[in-house]
Amino acid sequence: MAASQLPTVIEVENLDNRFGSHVVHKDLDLNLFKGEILGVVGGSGTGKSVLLRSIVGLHKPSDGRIRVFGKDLNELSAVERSDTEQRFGVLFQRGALFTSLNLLQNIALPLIEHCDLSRADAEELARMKLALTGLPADSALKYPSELSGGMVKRAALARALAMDPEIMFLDEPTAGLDPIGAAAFDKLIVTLRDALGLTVFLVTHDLDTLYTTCDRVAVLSQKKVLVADRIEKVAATDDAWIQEYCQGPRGRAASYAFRAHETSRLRE
Ligand SMILES: Nc1ncnc2c1ncn2[C@@H]1O[C@H](COP(=O)(O)OP(=O)(O)OP(=O)(O)O)[C@@H](O)[C@H]1O
Repeated sequence: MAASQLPTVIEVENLDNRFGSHVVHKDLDLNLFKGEILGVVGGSGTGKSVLLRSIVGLHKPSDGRIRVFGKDLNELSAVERSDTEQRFGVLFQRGALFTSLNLLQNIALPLIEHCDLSRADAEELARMKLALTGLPADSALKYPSELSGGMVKRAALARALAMDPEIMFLDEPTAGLDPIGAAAFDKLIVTLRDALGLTVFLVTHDLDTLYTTCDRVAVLSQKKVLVADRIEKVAATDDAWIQEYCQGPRGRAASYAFRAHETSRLRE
């Protein structure tokens, strides 16, 4: 089914974001559809993180409207806002696990804080989340400093999943991972989306991720979303940044690898 035929879970309309005289977004529109993985790309400083932060309520936009699950964020009471935010899982660029807590304690923390669970119940659930993200059971008692970069990302993802979110926001989740680790993480995101019915808003620079993982790709350029469509359509868009990004050596390699993979999959 085309993404646009699915229910809309987030609608961003005429969004403006300014910092002093620096205009980051002007009349930005974007929809996120239930169950899709939307990749958000754009040059450095085009406002991908500011957009993510505006939607999850960490940044108050200068103007415009953001509707989440059909409700305007500006019109929510504090309680409604908190309820809405609990339907979000967020994985920030730097993972942000507490270094003084082991993985189990890190993942159990939001459950103890927000769900009033006993420590034993929260840790039981935390073990399940760890397993969901492909981490071995014996990693539960390890501290973040004892883990590889890929494992830290998975643990941070497990924590973001702790409260069974409906929408997962990921800010450059594969940054800093080697290509094999990045590909495995991409696969995990698709598996979790399929298994849990998640909707995913994924900020990335990784062209392989766009081809292998995203149902649609939104390009931020000229202070707005220039295009939001399937990657093949985006790559054909007549825009200097998009052409340089998608048709440069890395973009061509990602497109070629994807097409080769699809061809062999269809032959099987
Ligand atoms: N709190 C803030 N105060 C002032 N300027 C800010 C603030 N947050 C973001 N900006 C500016 O807004 C612009 C967009 O920032 P943002 O981090 O969203 O970019 P980005 O597209 O995510 O970039 P990158 O790909 O490099 O991570 C940047 O110029 C940044 O300096």
